[in-house]
Amino acid sequence: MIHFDQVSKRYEGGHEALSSVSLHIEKGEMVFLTGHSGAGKSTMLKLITRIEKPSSGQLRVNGQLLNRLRAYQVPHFRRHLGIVHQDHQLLMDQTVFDNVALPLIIAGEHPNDVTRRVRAALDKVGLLKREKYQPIQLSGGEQQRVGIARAVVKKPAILLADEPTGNLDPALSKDIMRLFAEFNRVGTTVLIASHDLGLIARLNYRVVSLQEGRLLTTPFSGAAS
Ligand SMILES: Nc1ncnc2c1ncn2[C@@H]1O[C@H](COP(=O)(O)OP(=O)(O)OP(=O)(O)O)[C@@H](O)[C@H]1O
Repeated sequence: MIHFDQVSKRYEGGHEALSSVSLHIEKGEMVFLTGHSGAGKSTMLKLITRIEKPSSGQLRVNGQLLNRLRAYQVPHFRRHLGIVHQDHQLLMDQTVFDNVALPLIIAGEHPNDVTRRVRAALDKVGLLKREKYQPIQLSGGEQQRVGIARAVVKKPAILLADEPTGNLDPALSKDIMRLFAEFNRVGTTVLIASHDLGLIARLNYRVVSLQEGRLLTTPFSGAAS
């Protein structure tokens, strides 16, 4: 599903953020990506979402070779990705419903489908009763769950999260990870960048670690430490 083959990334004017990274994540896997600040976690996610391009190596995501993807193909490619940010990036002057509906409206979905799918997504994250609220009226954990509902509303094949529990206390972090596990259980491939090693250690998923742009663990599933 996500295949990095000897991928390197050098930012303009910067040093090499990723050095010859090979990582294979199969369909239906849930994987944690760890590493110190600056190790290259966000860079890997930015390459997968095609915000950045590899400097060298091959990257294939959801069957698409990203090296060859043209700018006009990027929006279509991204339809299969759901992205959760640390700071959730919700529109604070819009309701919960409207925030979650946004990806469907951008995709030109019929209003009846929008309502049905937004409610289904809010139900999954336990916020159906909050659809008319504005994000400011919600707790940090609830705001993050709205961000997750928005990420999954289009039923993406791949769910990506960059430090999704960075601003949450341990109990709420556990709840959020449980939610990701539920989406994984129904077939979504999940990749979560996190430096919350204590939390990750208690969950039984594959962990891959980056150190100064290099992958420390095996590129394939099944044999990870
Ligand atoms: N747009 C950019 N231009 C230049 N250098 C960058 C850019 N983005 C990231 N870097 C550099 O690339 C390296 C990897 O950064 P990256 O954000 O991927 O790390 P990270 O592991 O996600 O860190 P954090 O946990 O702090 O978010 C760092 O040295 C960073 O300074």
